[in-house]
Amino acid sequence: MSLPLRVKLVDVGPRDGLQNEKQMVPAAVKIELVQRLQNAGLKEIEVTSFVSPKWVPQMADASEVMRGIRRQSGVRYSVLTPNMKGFEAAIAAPRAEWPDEIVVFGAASEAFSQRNINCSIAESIERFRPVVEAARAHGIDVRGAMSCTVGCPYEGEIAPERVGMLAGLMKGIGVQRVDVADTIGVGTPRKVRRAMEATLQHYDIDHVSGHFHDTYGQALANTLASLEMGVWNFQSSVAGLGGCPYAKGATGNVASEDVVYLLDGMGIETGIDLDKLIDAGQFISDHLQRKPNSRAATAILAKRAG
Ligand SMILES: CC(C)(COP(=O)([O-])OP(=O)([O-])OC[C@H]1O[C@@H](n2cnc3c(N)ncnc32)[C@H](O)[C@@H]1OP(=O)([O-])[O-])[C@@H](O)C(=O)NCCC(=O)NCCSC(=O)C[C@@](C)(O)CC(=O)[O-]
Repeated sequence: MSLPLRVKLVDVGPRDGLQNEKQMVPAAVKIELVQRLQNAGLKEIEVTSFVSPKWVPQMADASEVMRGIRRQSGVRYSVLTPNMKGFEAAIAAPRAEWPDEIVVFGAASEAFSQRNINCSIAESIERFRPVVEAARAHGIDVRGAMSCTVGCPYEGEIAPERVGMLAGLMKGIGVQRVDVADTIGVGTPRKVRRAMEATLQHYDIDHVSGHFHDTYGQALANTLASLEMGVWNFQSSVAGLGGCPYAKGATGNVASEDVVYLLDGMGIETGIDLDKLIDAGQFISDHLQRKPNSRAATAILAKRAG
């Protein structure tokens, strides 16, 4: 398989990146981050999640953030909705404030499903079914995030067959595309390839994306392995923000800046301006009073400083 000529990157920083932050990030800062990401050329941004504020307090301002973002034409905005309550909250606003896409999120691990969304895998699919139907009926696209596709913090290694089973269940309820997520960043290229292959039994290559956390420093290798399979949709987080509240010790997603540096260097088109992306990462890192967790950003910022 030849490498894709272009890649679509979804920046999940405002959602996956910030959901685990201890300090509450004001809605205005989240809105400004979305603005800076779209100014940098991101065409898809995962903005927030409509989940229980008791479970994830950082996302309690989901409606305010969706109301506040200044939409640009050609940019798609997605939000997580684990159940009908979340979906109804996401569309309680005027149509102009609806998400373009909602994300239902399941897991290939039973234990993670219980800890993350308080139900079994089978129950999660039954909860998602009406959400998917309602979203499609409202003209909203549906993505399915599949967590723990190579490893689980509670169950250890996850067999590809379980990933295939989850992908089949997602397909069965009408989920249009899925993310193969290495939630705790334990994957290495062969394992990630097997999880991708299991998913590709149910979805075509255009509807599968890679979502890699960088806990063990393998995310770029896993990105390259997926590119070599023809995968051209990826998720990443500006400044390498993030971690999942129900996956202790897991670090953030691979930094968007590092992925863009990799793709630029390989001549693969993203439409993203790396300098502006680094500025967006610097903006949120300044707010959080830490340095961007991106090797490329660190190197380029050092060069800029002379
Ligand atoms: C799914 C639930 C809600 C089930 O939680 P539950 O307790 O089983 O839900 P419930 O239906 O029994 O309701 C309990 C309470 O929550 C409320 N509630 C119920 N639903 C909602 C909602 N949508 N929005 C707001 N409130 C809600 C509901 O109204 C009720 O309130 P109370 O009567 O006690 O005051 C809960 O487990 C939850 O919110 N979990 C969130 C987990 C989460 O956001 N995790 C992080 C995202 S996943 C992730 O990061 C992985 C990913 C996607 O990035 C990919 C990867 O890397 O793996």
